[in-house]
Amino acid sequence: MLGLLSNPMNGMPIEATKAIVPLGIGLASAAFLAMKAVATPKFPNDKRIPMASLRPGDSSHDNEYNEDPNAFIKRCEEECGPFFNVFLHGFPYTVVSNPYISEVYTSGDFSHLDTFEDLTSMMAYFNTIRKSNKHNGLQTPHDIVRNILNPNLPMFTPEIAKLVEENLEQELGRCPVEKGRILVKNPFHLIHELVAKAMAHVFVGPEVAKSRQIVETFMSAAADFGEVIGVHAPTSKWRTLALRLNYKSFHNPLQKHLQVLVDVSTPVVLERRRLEALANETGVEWERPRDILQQLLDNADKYGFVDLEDVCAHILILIVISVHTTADAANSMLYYMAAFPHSMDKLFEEQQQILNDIQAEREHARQECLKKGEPINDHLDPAHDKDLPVAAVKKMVHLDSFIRESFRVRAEPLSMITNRRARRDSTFSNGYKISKGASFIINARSGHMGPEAGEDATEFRPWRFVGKAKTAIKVGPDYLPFGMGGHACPGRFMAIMELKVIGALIVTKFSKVEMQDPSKTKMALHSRLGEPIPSGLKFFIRE
Ligand code: HEM
Repeated sequence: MLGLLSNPMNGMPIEATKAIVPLGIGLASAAFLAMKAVATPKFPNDKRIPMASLRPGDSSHDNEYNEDPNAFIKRCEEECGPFFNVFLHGFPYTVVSNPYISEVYTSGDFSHLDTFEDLTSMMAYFNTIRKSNKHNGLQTPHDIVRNILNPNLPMFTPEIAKLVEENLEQELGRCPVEKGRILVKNPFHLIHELVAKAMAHVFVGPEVAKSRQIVETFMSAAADFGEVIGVHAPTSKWRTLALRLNYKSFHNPLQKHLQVLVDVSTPVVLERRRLEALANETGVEWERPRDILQQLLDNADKYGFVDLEDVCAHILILIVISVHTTADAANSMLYYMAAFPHSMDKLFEEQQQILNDIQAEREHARQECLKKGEPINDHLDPAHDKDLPVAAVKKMVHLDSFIRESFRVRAEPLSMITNRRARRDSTFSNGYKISKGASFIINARSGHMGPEAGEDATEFRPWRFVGKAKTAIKVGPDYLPFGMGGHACPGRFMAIMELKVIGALIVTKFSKVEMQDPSKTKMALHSRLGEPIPSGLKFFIRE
């Protein structure tokens, strides 16, 4: 830890690292190495697993899937049952449906991220910036979120709520208003900005987060990443090779973002160190910042970080994973509010009830203080009676159900992130034999639309989960937006909290959200991660 702070730049400067990238290594040998690393997925040997039929004229299932994913899967399920082979995204996969989904997620026989890595080179790309923990995949980011971020969420929640509210007002203030309606032409951009600023505050602290360059890095790192690894484009082994060569030798936007993080945080870290030393000298307790940057520096030995640059690289990986996904989900929530406008009244009513109850409890506590002749603490200041404390966010069960239901309905039926590869020969509980190296993709539709969802599984029913032990963070085969099992997204607690804060603010300020172009409703409700929705939103100011 001391070593880290005494020389925060003791890693090689990034520009210098780039300069010595051995272009002379020769593209041929680089191509050879890269090709060795890219394995081709294959079907299991068990011939009982049927191949989904191809439409006349199609050579893969891509076109039919892309035209209507749910209709395609439904047809395959009816034709083949819960297991079937498909050619998708340029590769052969076995689709696994319920009731066998849990076996893939919880068995040690299926590797996490391997196939995804072959298609995208994501980890290899991350490893171009981090110096430690290169061989444990996403385990260190997972541990950071679980051990450092999640326990501090109750503390971050009111800060996030305040930031989101301030920025929402600021951003909406720039949009045209007509007859009590605010037109937001690009809602994703607005939400992205709010989420990026809130996440920056949590990850790197207010001093670093106030830099515009930092906010831009928080906003663009994931998009640059997606462009380089090409998550949505139809892929092939050769395309993956070309991508690897490109970012290893020529164009690596993560390096640029890392440089920004290091440049802006270095003086802040040095100043914190000075204040800490001063406090120690004078015997005063230093108020240790609680952001993730500080906590990672304090725990550098535990996580094996090499220097500040390495700490920033791990933060950058978290930024790539968390900001765009959360902003995308929050944006989608707004379109669901627009498509199901009657939900807004119920959400508002619930919120008012909760805030009134909290206000009454606080008033009671104030009266008790007065009776006992005790001073009223700052935290009971009536000015904060309608703040959004963690307790209020937790009580919003209708909002929680609304969010879970929108994730359930929107989920991409066969998402690339659900890929798993068999590490060894194994057998499913139905007796199907799986050969080592076979690749699987999860049929989320079969879980999300199965009997567990209850009646009208294909419909959006916003209060479906009210009164049930199925909150928006509770993963399972019937709810897979965050995966499940040991690698389920550890950031879902923060993501859902942010969605609730944003949803609650929207409901407080607006009585209705409307799509500028209602003909895009179906597309908006089923948009995939990062897919632009070609319609603005109109927000009706609550009177
Ligand atoms: C709505 C927003 C989000 C969605 C939809 C989402 C979704 C996912 C999914 C599907 C996975 C893969 C799970 C698997 O392979 O089984 C994942 C992994 C992960 N997510 Fe999230 N995520 C979101 C937000 C966040 C946030 C805010 C953070 C951090 C603050 C985060 C941190 C991570 C980490 C570290 C992993 C890797 C887990 C591992 O491999 O062990 N995510 N996320």
